[in-house]
Amino acid sequence: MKNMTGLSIKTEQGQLYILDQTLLPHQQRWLHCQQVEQMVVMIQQLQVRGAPAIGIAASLLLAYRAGQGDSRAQLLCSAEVLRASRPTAVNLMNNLDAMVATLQQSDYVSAAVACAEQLFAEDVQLCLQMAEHGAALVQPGERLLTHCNTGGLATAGVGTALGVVRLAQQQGKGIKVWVDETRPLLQGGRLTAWECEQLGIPYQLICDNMAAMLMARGEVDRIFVGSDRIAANGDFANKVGTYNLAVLAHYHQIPFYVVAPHTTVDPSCSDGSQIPIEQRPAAEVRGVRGSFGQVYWAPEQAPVFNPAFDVTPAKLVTGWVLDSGVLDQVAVAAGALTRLTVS
Ligand SMILES: CSC[C@@H](O)[C@@H](O)C(=O)COP(=O)(O)O
Repeated sequence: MKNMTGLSIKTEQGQLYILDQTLLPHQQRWLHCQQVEQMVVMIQQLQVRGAPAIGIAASLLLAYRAGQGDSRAQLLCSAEVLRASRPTAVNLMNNLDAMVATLQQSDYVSAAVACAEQLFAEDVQLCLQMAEHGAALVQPGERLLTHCNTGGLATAGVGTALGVVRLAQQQGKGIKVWVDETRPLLQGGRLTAWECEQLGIPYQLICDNMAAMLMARGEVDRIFVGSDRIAANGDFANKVGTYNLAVLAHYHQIPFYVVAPHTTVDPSCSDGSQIPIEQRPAAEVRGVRGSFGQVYWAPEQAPVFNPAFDVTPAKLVTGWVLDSGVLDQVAVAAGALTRLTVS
């Protein structure tokens, strides 16, 4: 396996390393990953997270296992174990499908390695293309708003929605971005804020429940979010709280865009009701887990509802920013998402 370096995933001398995102922004620790069970835990605990990133990490691990001499049967079984690690992001399933296809070849070890390397390289390229299309929508001086973390940490490249923000900033448009902290696991407050600092992007952190007030005051010009799965009709799943933003944006007539590569589109889901939504542990809502251990602010046994994602209906979306370009409501209603050509 050749050396590849992303913000949160890297390979060096044939070994796979994952930046532990649960420790950010305070600690940068790379975890050496060699076993399938280890990768499953890393994905479930969100040490590696973000739709494209989990697909790429799982594929690289499978390629590594192939190189370690695992049999075809073992690799097929491992692919299924990895596939079951998180249910919502279809990138994971798509990447594993591509890896499983390589196992049909006679020289499946080199085919698996080449495929995983290609998935990494492809994601870098797709991120650049989305950034170009999305940044073209941004006008000078705009105040953008984003949710969760959709940057380099969540992909192999510059990111999806945050990649757009990053390019708009690099183009000298003088933007700023409101960063939703993103309860319950604070991907905005911990990860997007950290990436903005690293990149010199002007940002201000807000609690999720402050977005409405900012919109009412006319302080949000445009919203960019990512996605874990886009259905054929344009409904899409993203980090819980995205739907709130879409409803607010509609009421305040603020353009609302979803930014995702074609690898996030799932034509087999006819609409958002078909997208499986991950339910997560109650402890995440009862309190917070930090380097200091678990702190509860709710009663320790409080009954909890904790979906990781929600579904935003297509009718609330201004545009779908893909690697191939920006689709509008008319194109999506005419089935454009089911006919995507890979750019
Ligand atoms: C490029 S990131 C798109 C999505 O994966 C992102 O917005 C998101 O919701 C991530 O959720 P997470 O639970 O942190 O993996």
